[in-house]
Amino acid sequence: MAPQRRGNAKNSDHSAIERKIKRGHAQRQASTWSGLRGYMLVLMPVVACCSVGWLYLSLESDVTETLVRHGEVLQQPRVFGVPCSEDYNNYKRYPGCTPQRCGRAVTDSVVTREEAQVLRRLAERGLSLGGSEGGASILDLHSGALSMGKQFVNIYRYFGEQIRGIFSEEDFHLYREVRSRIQNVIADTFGLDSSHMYLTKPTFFSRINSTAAKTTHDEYWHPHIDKETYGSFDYTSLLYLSDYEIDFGGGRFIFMDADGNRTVEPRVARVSFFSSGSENLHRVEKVGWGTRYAITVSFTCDPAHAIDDPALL
Ligand SMILES: O=C(O)CCC(=O)C(=O)O
Ligand SMILES: [Fe+2]
Repeated sequence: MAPQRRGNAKNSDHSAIERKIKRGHAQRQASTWSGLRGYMLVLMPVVACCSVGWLYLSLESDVTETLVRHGEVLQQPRVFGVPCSEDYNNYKRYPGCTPQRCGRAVTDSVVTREEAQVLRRLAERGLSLGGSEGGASILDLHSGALSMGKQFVNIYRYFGEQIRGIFSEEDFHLYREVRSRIQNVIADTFGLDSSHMYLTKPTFFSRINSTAAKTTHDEYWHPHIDKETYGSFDYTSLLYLSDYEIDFGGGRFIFMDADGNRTVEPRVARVSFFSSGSENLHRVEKVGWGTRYAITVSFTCDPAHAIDDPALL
């Protein structure tokens, strides 16, 4: 049999108790709210303070650490190790070359200022033959690609024999000499056998100014990983041909690490080099004024991607 609900004499007591309970509830709620209001008054400045701190830290992490300042002159490579990414597992491994140790390094003692000035004049002459309508132009002496307006031309085809009046054998000899010294310093720094490293394409002079971009080729400032962008790169090097804050403003090189940015300030004859995988995600800060010249010289471990040094045809 199902239990029956019975009405009894204690009903009125019961509802009194219920009222009391409800009153108690309401009082507790009111005191909870006033307690909360109290907490809020105390917490609000703390929250505001933390938000300002967080904002400060996140803005600060936009440009955190300067690895090498323009005014320093490094007689020895300044080396910063970083763990290698797994990118290299997706490629055939070449003993004596495939990165086992990864990182980045900067040196001012591989190329002289005079040599860099000769290369800069070479870049000026070559790029004056064309140039992008936007802010970023390149000249690739190996393939002959030169920015022209919104596209590229091949200087060897476009200018034919005339090109001999613009570049000399000595210019190309200097390029080879500098390339070979950079190759050796990369090999010494990362413990490689330099005879197992090969120049790879593209290798190019760049000229960047503050003119607004006209095509995506002008958008040099995007974060990227060289191994993804260029495929064959295992080690990237940059030889700077102008001075940060003297020839141009902005234009710092930025490594974008998970815990913040690390910058290299360009300096004439400064060589910056790094393993090309995603351990070295990077970008170039937008150039605000002046003109920035540099050369990208990169190496592969895969002989199939090797190119010869640029030469006058
Ligand atoms: O010019 C630079 O500092 C960097 C250029 C670069 O990231 C590249 O050529 O891939
Ligand atoms: Fe790059």
